Amino acid sequence: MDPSVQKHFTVVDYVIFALLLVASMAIGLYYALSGGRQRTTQEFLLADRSMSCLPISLSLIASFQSAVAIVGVPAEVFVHGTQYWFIGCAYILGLLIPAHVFIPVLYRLRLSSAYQYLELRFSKTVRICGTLTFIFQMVIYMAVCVYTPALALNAVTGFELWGTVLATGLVCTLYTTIGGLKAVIWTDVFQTVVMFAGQLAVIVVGVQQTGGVSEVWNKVWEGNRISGLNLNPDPTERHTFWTLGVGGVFLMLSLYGVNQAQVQRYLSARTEKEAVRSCYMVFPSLQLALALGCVMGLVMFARYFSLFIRLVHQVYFRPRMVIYFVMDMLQGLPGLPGLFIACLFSGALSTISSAFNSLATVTMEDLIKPHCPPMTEARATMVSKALALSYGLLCLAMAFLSHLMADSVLQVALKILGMVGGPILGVFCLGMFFPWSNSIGAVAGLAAGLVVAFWVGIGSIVTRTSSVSSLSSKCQNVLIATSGLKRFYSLSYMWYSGFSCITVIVIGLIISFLTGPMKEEDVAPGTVFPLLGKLLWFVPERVRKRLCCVTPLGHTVRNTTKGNPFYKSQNCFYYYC
Ligand SMILES: CC(C)(CO)[C@@H](O)C(=O)NCCC(=O)O
Ligand code: NA
Repeated sequence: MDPSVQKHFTVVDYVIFALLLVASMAIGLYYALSGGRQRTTQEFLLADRSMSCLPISLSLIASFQSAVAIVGVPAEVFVHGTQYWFIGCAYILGLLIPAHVFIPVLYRLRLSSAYQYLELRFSKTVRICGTLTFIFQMVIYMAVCVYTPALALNAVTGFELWGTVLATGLVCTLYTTIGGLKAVIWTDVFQTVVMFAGQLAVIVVGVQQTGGVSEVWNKVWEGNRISGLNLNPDPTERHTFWTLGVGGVFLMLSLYGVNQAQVQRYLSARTEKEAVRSCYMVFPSLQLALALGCVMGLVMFARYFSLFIRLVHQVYFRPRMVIYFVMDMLQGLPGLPGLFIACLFSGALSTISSAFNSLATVTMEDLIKPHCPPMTEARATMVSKALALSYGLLCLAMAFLSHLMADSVLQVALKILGMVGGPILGVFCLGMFFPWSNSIGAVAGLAAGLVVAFWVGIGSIVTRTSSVSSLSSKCQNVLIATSGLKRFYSLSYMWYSGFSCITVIVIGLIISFLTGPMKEEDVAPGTVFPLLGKLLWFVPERVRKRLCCVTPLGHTVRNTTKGNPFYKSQNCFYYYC
């Protein structure tokens, strides 16, 4: 195999790829013309709160499973072995906690946006800070997601790079804009199936070409790809059980607990029970997705190990490796290259459509509605559609910046999600679990969390580049002086969310106690989860009450509106009703 030779698509491949786009458009069109025809924000942004658990659960996986993971996980396993697989351990707590802590609190408040919670619990300022942080996170993440499959396709088949970016972005923008959240969820279901099918096809073909399962096993065993449990406690070691299984829980919580894209799906559920059930159903599907990725990496290793040795030093080759190998395996099997490309694009489409819709929601609910004069429902829906469209176009613009990326795409995506998602998770935890925390503490904590996350994140990029480029003696003195900092910068990126989340909580609590902690009776009812109360179940109730941590969920203690206009009209969802 010579990677400089471009692979060719047959007609069948083009047809399969086109079918993906056409089917997605058709689903969008169906929801534009059926049901309430997307004429209310309730339908456009929350699917009329009528969804059942199966589509929600498939849609939940699709949101953060993009071409980045489809290409990145096999590459990771190929190069470093199966250690990454242990992130599957993080899925247990990473889904149980959202199901039994975050969903009950957020669902019972009948929110439209997760950030409404922050206003109910703290203040308008905290809500706006949370919203802006989320927008920042998703815009960058989206850009990586739309760029990755386009780059891969361009490298291997010679498809025009920016043409592909534009086509994906436009198709997705269109069906998201006309079909609303119902279209987003149902296209996610369809695209998740395509994603699984594409990966499965590659695995089956790869195993066959290598000469059967036992042959694959022998090769990966000899090649030392099967990793045992690495229990090294060093937080700077990239992948260990602790970074993946414990650091990963924070990553999962920031994605499945408080990220608007996911919270919006929980809120669109018919009942709270359906929302919890959908979260449970994510577990097996997410394990399947992870297993498919890891096994694909192993099969590729068995089949291409000798080639890899020769090519791995060519820097340009690494990010495109998976696509080259897959396309090489699937050559001469008409339709399969098309299916795999459809699989990559399914990953991208289902992620950016969730992003567009959730971004439109938060911009509408958190930035526009509270600060503009009341709008008619028709106008609000128009504005939401315009927002979905604008975010689509912004994503295209941002994709051009992804051009500058040097790291492995999986690492880049997980870094972004951790650096920005961790601090947001921190603010929600501060509000839900610590009744004493106040609004000033929340803002200061969020700011501190973001600063620390970006400090270590950017530091890691800078030190790596400088240590590669030069090591003159003058430079070495400086390096020794800063070796403490260097250690800090080499923190495993799997800890970014946990580290920044805990920073938010610690700083938030310190500032809250310095500026006057909240009293329990001043906290809006239903916004605190009695975590300490539940953890300290063995302590007598009187003492637990003293610790002010036993406010029953959803129980109206007292109508403490404290001039919070939202809270008064909470039952009718909107300010102006
Ligand atoms: C979010 C996790 C870690 C869950 O396994 C995984 O889906 C992942 O690595 N995602 C990377 C980001 C992406 O695929 O766009
Ligand atoms: Na996706």
